[in-house]
Amino acid sequence: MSKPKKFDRNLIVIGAGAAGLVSAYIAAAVKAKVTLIEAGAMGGDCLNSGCVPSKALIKTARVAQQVRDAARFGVRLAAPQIDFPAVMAHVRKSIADIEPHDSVERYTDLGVEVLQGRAQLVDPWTVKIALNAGGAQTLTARAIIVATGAEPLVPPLPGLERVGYVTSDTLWERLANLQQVPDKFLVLGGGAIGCEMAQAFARLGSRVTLVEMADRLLPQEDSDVSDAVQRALSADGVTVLTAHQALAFDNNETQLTEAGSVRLRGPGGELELEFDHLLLALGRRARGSGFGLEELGIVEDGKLYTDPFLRTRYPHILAAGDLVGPYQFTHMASHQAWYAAVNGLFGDLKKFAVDYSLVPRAVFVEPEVASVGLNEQQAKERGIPYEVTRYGIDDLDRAIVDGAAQGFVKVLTAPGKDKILGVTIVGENAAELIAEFVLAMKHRLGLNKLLGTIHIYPTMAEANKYAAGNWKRAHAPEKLLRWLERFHRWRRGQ
Ligand SMILES: Cc1cc2nc3c(=O)[nH]c(=O)nc-3n(C[C@H](O)[C@H](O)[C@H](O)COP(=O)(O)OP(=O)(O)OC[C@H]3O[C@@H](n4cnc5c(N)ncnc54)[C@H](O)[C@@H]3O)c2cc1C
Ligand SMILES: NC(=O)c1ccc[n+]([C@@H]2O[C@H](COP(=O)([O-])OP(=O)(O)OC[C@H]3O[C@@H](n4cnc5c(N)ncnc54)[C@H](O)[C@@H]3O)[C@@H](O)[C@H]2O)c1
Repeated sequence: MSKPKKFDRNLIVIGAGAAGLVSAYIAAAVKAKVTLIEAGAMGGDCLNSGCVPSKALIKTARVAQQVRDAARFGVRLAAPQIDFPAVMAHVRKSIADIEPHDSVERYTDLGVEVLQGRAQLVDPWTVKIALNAGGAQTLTARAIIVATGAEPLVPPLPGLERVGYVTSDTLWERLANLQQVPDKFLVLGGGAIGCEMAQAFARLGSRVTLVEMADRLLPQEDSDVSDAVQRALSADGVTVLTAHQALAFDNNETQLTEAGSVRLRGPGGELELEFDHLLLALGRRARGSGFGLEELGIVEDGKLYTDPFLRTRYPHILAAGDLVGPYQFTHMASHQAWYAAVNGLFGDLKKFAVDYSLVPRAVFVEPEVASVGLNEQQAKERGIPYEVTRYGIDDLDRAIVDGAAQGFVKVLTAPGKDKILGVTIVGENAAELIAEFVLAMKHRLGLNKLLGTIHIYPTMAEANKYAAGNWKRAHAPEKLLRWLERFHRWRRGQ
């Protein structure tokens, strides 16, 4: 089909998760005529089955842990009792309270037309929407942003279809029907979801086993981070099996059951584990099939190609968020959305390549893990020379009084310079603490500048300054100090 002479819309956005919502918001803000199409719940993965429910559950688990720990602070409490339906009510209420931020009403007020239905690209400029309420609508647009997210990876493991596993997409539905916290809970995958959920369920009272194929948890992080997280999870009662591979599942039943067993192979040989519930947390892959992308050659062999401007093989069809990757975070989806919206609406005049140079990330286990820029393993892989400065949070006054004296701040700098290449923080509120380094790196402020700012005493944020202080001490101007020593001796008349 040839390009139409006139279009119904400046922009059509498919998918109302973080990437789609922000794209539509930006388009409306610059007065474009924009339609946002969502087949499921507004807010997508983050609000409905990702960040929000998981962080709500993690909060409850932390409260339970604080009750267990209370005696340490001189407060005697009975062991926490988990009212699981009430826990899930807290999860649902968190979603409900945040829902208005992403609602049809809010976006309509912002000037976005929202259509609830399933979008299908019928040609490069035309989208057909099978409306949830019935009927269909067809619209043409000058630009289209595809922001359809990702879905959990389910590997073809023998017997998996016989056990009623859940993924992060279906976990919440399963939990909503439980009266008690799951007993034997098996989590496959020791990445972000696996670690966060394993610790949360252990703290809620489940007997959790976490199985990771790699030889350590969170294999994207440095090994000292993996070690700290494994220690924390083990201390909370999680059985961590790294370097273990799932071979096959079984349930000894003729029909599908939630409970079952898995045969694993690890360094010590094969072992069998039973579970009541199985969570697969093995990564998420782009949701790019079934709505016209393959037919248009935008997705080939399951892969979606985008250029640095987020344009597909059709420059007016762009993609953003988890569908594109490589970083599957809500803040990355919003970051890419700006580029997709601006390049989609104005790309023929001026276009911008996505800046991936500074992507902060966090894993919300306790102690939290947060990082930005390079870590040691990335610096080594890329052959980038670096120096490491560490500050141990066990030494920090605020952490000591709060009973949170664990973790570290690790800063990578260019050799001999205070230029920050990357930072990893393990510790309470690490995801908040990292923000200072994100700002510093973005605006090219080195450790000397960071050291020159006043940090409130006693705060966790002082850890950042002490890390800078450690760097300064290690790079003290020895010659000048020797000269000063002689100067002071001379001033004493000796
Ligand atoms: C358990 C869990 C915890 C997480 N925790 C965090 C966290 O703490 N911090 C963080 O930054 N990230 C977290 N994430 C990741 C985060 O949720 C995602 O990166 C983010 O939601 C991606 O947004 P998106 O807009 O790309 O996709 P999505 O939110 O998946 O949105 C895509 C939308 O497109 C819709 N759609 C798909 N196909 C069509 C179609 N043909 N027509 C119409 N609509 C369609 C879908 O229904 C969906 O609503 C977590 C993820 C999970 C699973
Ligand atoms: N705090 C956050 O920002 C946050 C929280 C949760 C999820 N997320 C996002 O969601 C995405 C998906 O999370 P995830 O934890 O599913 O994926 P992930 O890629 O982070 O981790 C998957 C883990 O599973 C392991 N694995 C793969 N196949 C395996 C197998 N057969 N047996 C055992 N282990 C196996 C991998 O080695 C990896 O460590 C992540 O990319 C992340 O960006 C972010």
